[in-house]
Amino acid sequence: MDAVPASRRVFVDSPNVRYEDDQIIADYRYSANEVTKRPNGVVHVKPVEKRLQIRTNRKVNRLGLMMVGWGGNNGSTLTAAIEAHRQGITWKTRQGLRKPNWLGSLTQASTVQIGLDTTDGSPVYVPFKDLLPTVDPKDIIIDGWDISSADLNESVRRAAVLDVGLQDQLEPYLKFCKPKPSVYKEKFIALNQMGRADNLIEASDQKVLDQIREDIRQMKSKADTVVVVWTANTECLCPVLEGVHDTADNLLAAIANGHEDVSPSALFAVASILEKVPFINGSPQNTFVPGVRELAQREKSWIAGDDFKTGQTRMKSVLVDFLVSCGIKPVAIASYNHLGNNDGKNLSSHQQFLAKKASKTNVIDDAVLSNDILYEPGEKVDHTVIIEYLPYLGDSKRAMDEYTSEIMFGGTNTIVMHNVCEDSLLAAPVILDLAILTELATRISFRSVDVKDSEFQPFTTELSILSYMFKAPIIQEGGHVVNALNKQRASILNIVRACLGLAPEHHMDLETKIPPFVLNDPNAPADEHRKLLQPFY
Ligand SMILES: NC(=O)c1ccc[n+]([C@@H]2O[C@H](COP(=O)([O-])OP(=O)(O)OC[C@H]3O[C@@H](n4cnc5c(N)ncnc54)[C@H](O)[C@@H]3O)[C@@H](O)[C@H]2O)c1
Ligand SMILES: O=P([O-])([O-])O[C@@H]1[C@@H](O)[C@H](O)[C@@H](O)[C@H](O)[C@@H]1O
Repeated sequence: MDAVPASRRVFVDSPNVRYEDDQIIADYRYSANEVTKRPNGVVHVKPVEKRLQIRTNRKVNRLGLMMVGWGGNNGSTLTAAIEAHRQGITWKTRQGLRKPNWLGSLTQASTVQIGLDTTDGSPVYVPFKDLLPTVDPKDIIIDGWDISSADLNESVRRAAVLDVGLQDQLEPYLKFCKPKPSVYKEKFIALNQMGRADNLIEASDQKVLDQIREDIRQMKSKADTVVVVWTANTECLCPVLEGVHDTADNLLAAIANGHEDVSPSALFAVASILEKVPFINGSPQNTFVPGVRELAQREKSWIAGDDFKTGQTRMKSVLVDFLVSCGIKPVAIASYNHLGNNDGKNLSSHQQFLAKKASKTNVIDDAVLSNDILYEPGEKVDHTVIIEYLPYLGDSKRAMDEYTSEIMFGGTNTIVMHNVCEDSLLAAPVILDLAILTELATRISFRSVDVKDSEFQPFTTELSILSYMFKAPIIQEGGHVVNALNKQRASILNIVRACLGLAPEHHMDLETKIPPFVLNDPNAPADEHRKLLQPFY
């Protein structure tokens, strides 16, 4: 098995798929329903089918991941995890010998049901990463910026997330990783962060922008694809000012004139866009002001965000969707969490907390909107979100949630949850997935077969295929936000399946529900589709 590279372990034997040396071309029928709500109350549904060709470049690019806030808990934990895998480090704990793993990563630790086994009808699951060629985490080149000058060895020790036995073995590799200087503007992150700001580019915004672009260009000289991820502190929400943030040109002029209301995260976004490298916002602030979005569209550069979805909110985006899909009506949700890491310290400042509160609150909106039997137009769930900072707990995040729902005949159903986990050990695999899936997305393009001379087109500017990883996904204009985790997962998986000419996962399993002769032609030659595909391997 090991002799076969991961990207060649799944082979689709179909006239609709062509494996060429450098690309996979799939002929795909995209089925959708066009719906019109008629004034008489009738919902008119018209199934339509669009014929597409989907092209995936097979050559995986050498990926350079640049993190803003590299020396923070998330950035240092991810860097340490990649290095631990690269060096094959094992370490002892009270529980025994440990080795690195990627638990929590969709791309590295989850599987996909690909179909039913022809011999016994059992479901066959394959690792997600075996479907299409994707970057091996060990091959990622990492770099980044931080306002703190601590090297990554110091950062990992400061974060106190990983076992000391692992920290000690990583020291020879991490002590040479030094974050590049960054920009610090007092009005955007909490004042309590000032103490670590000793690694700064002390220059005008324009010069800062130029320096960030130069840093990205340096990474471009080593990597084919560069992805920039903001995993720095949560900024307060930025006022969207007319003449400053509203258009791409105004924003560029505001940077040139050193306008104080251009946030550090917007500077990083603009630099990435101008360098045409994807920029991902892992925090909740409104980095993507209209001017940034217009610039990204104009430059045909990708952006994605906002705010990694890792713990309490991820659970909420499953639970509320589940309740509402069952026809149960959530009416009051109280979410409280306390933690003691530097992120918690920053969020103990009210303005920064408000940004986080917004992204943690809106996550139930799509579920509520999906069911007008339960909710009147405009009706809201009573929903409160509180975060407290308890330094002693460090990176351990404690979340307590109470979901109260109405059930039949005036009954109520109250679910209480207590969730304890290391904040950064949840976030690191999510950042890894974002980097890997972004690189994959840059290699996928679509063309219409129905439209004459149509050319292959990449994903649009807002990479909403990545919504699974965000609390508050940004989407292209005219689209609709999906927060429900399982729908977001299905979206990624079904697009990947489409790249291989496979239908979406429908879970109908008719093979087990109707008489076998309805599906199987008794006269078909046996085992035709089970031939070994030697030339492929
Ligand atoms: N851990 C999670 O589960 C999770 C989930 C969702 C979102 N987030 C967000 O991810 C971000 C990082 O979380 P963390 O736990 O690593 O926080 P952290 O405080 O440990 O790390 C943030 C780092 O950013 C640096 N920084 C601040 N401003 C900067 C700037 N302008 N340029 C460069 N560096 C800067 C800080 O010095 C620090 O090292 C936070 O905004 C947090 O809200 C985390
Ligand atoms: O993903 P999640 O657990 O809902 O949200 C988390 C918050 O609860 C936590 O307080 C914060 O520090 C993290 O950055 C993250 O945003």
